[in-house]
Amino acid sequence: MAVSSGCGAVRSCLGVLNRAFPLHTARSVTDMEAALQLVRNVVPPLAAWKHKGQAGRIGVVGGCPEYTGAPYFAAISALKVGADLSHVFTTQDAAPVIKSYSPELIVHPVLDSPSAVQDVEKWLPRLHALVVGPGLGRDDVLLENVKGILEASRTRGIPIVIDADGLWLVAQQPALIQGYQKVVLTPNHVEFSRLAEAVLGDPLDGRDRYRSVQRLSQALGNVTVVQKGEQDVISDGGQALTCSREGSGRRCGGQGDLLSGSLGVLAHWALLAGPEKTNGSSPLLVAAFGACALTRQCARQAFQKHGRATTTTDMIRELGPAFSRLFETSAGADGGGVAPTGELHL
Ligand SMILES: NC(=O)C1=CN([C@@H]2O[C@H](COP(=O)(O)OP(=O)(O)OC[C@H]3O[C@@H](n4cnc5c(N)ncnc54)[C@H](OP(=O)(O)O)[C@@H]3O)[C@@H](O)[C@H]2O)[C@@H](O)CC1
Ligand SMILES: Nc1ncnc2c1ncn2[C@@H]1O[C@H](COP(=O)(O)OP(=O)(O)OP(=O)(O)O)[C@@H](O)[C@H]1O
Ligand SMILES: [Mg+2]
Repeated sequence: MAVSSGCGAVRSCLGVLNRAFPLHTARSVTDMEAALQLVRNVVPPLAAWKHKGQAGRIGVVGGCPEYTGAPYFAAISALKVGADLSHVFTTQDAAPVIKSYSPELIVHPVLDSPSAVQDVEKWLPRLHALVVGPGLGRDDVLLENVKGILEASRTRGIPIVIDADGLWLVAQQPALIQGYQKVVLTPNHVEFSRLAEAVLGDPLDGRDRYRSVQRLSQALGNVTVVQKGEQDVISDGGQALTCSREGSGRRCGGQGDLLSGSLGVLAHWALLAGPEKTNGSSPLLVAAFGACALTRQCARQAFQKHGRATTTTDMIRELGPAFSRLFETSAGADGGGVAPTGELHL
C-alpha cells in the first residue's frame, strides 16, 4: 500500500516552526498533524516486487527467567508494525517460554552463554535495528554480554533502541553510547531520573521536562531521548517534540515494551528514508514521535473496548488498526474529533 508523501506542505510548516519558535513555545494540533505527516513519509510502501526482510529485520536483546513478557511484547510489536522478521536474543531458560508465546518469533537461547557476543554478532549483518533491554534483568554476566553486543552493534552502525534494564547498563557506563547518533533511549520516569543523576549529576527537574531531556541528550552527545510519561518528551538535544495524544488511564506493565519494539522498526524506516523525507528533522526524532503516538493510540483503542481490564496484549491487537488510522489515512491526527493531542516544540 502506498503512503502519500505530502512532504511539501510539511516542509513549509516545519520550516516556519524551525525558524520562528523557541524550544518552549507550545504549538497545537496543526503541528501534531505535521509531525504525523513526517512519520507517514518514512513508512515504506507495500509492493509485490519486495522480498521478505526488506521491510525490516529487528533484533530484541532481553528477557531472563523472571521477565519473559517484555521481550515478547517488544518483538511481536515490531512484527505487527511491519517488520518482516523479528529475532529475540535471550537466555537459555527464557527462550522456550518466549517461543511458546508465538511461532512468529525467531528465538535464540544465547544471552547467558560464554559465547553470547559472538553468537549475536553472527546475526548483526542481517539485522536492521536492535532493541536492547526489555526484560533483561540486572544479572552482571548478562549485562557484560550486552555491553559487548552494544559495542559490536555500534561498530557496525546498527540503530539501537535502549530501554528498561539496558538503560540501567547505560547509567553505569554512559560511554557505551556516548555520541552514537543512531541510538534512542526510552526511559520511563524512574529510568530517566537514574540516567540524569548518573550523567548530569542532578536529580530530575520535574518543573522543566523539556530542558531536562534536552540537557541529558546533549550531555550524551546528542543521542535521541524519549522521556515517557503523561506526555512523552523527545529530544535530540536541539529540537524537542512532545506527544500528548490521548492514550488511556491504564498503567499496566508492558506498554513501554510495545513502544520500544515499534520504535525499532520506525527507526530503521526513518533512517533509511533520510532527512529529505523528514524535512531536515532528525529521522530518529520523527521515528520516536511516531512510536509514542502509536502506543498511545493503541492504548486508547484498547481501553475503549476493554476498559479497566485492558492489558498490553489488548493493545498489541490494536497495532494494525491504530497504525492504519495514524499513518495510512489523513484523518489520524485529530484522533477522530477530540481536542488537540500533541504539541511540537522546536
Ligand atoms: N511482563 C513482563 O515481563 C514485563 C517486564 N518488565 C521488565 O521488568 C523489568 C523492570 O522494569 P520496571 O519498569 O518495572 O522497573 P523497576 O526498576 O523495577 O521499577 C519499577 C518501580 O519504579 C516505580 N515507577 C515506575 N514507573 C514510575 C513512574 N512513572 N513514576 C513513579 N514511579 C514509577 C515503581 O515504584 P513503586 O510505585 O513500587 O514505588 C515501580 O515499582 C525490566 O526488565 C522491564 O523490561 C516490564 O517491561 C513490564 C512487563
Ligand atoms: N500518565 C500517563 N498518561 C498517559 N500515557 C502514559 C502515562 N504514562 C505513560 N504513558 C504512556 O505509556 C507508554 C509507556 O510508558 P511507561 O512510562 O508506562 O513505560 P514503562 O514504565 O517503561 O513501561 P513497561 O511496563 O513496559 O516497562 C508510553 O507511550 C507513554 O506515553
Ligand atoms: Mg519499561
